[in-house]
Amino acid sequence: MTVLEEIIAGVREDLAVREERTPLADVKERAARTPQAKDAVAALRGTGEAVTIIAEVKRSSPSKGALADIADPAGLAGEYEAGGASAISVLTERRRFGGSLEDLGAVRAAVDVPVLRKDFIVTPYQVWEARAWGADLCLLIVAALEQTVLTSLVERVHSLGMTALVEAHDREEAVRAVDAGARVVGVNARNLHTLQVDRSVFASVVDVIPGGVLRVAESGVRGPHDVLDYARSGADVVLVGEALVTQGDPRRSVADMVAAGSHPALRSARR
Ligand SMILES: O=C(O)c1ccccc1NCC(=O)[C@H](O)[C@H](O)COP(=O)(O)O
Repeated sequence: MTVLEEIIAGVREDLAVREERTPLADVKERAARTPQAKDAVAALRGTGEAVTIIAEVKRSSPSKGALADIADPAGLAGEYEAGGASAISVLTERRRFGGSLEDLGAVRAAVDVPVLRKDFIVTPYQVWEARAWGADLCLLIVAALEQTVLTSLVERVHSLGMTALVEAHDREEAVRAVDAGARVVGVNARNLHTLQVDRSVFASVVDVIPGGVLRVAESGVRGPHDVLDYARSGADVVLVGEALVTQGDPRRSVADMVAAGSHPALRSARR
């Protein structure tokens, strides 16, 4: 079994318990009472001149184990927002990342910027859950989904007013993401087989993502210099997790990355 298959097996077990406890009709009823999703594409595009930042609430990971004891995910998200993050990513997977839908709901209630449900979504039930807990964006991982399922999940996400962030790990997957109707495509530098991070993957994939589709560079950012490198390679958005939860001052860390993404040298290149 690959790491991804192992994670998804656990996700499916937890999902079966939730589906038993809360029928889809109840989740839909909660979703109907949830305020409309925010326009994540507009938020992530920003002025179009600067690279924007998605800051992630990440307690632990398969590659590193425990990262940070995050007792107050809403407070952390507030710090990210104050630092200038354009969206907040909340890992909701429980077994390997220590997250939950409660974290998602708490973050949604605490910030004004769009919120991403970052999980291993394989069924429409999870998309409805995301909406019911206030998500504006949903992550869909190409490697986890057959093309017909991916396309129907993208449609479901969009039909509920949310935005799909469709994640690829190579050129072929990026083409599949675009074919599935993604308006936002992420390229994740973390290899799902080895868990090694190779930031150069983004540059080798980005040209297959057409203009008009937002390009998100995910994983491996250690500081502002990596944001600048991703920006120079063509990223519109950079998603950062570990570096923000392990450094002492999350607001300052985000602000430094936002400043790097707004570097004057990038501005003319992005016009
Ligand atoms: O982070 C992991 O170890 C991981 C392992 C297997 C699947 C997904 C994984 N991470 C999810 C993410 O995509 C990252 O949390 C996100 O891109 C931020 O990455 P980083 O800034 O390197 O923490």
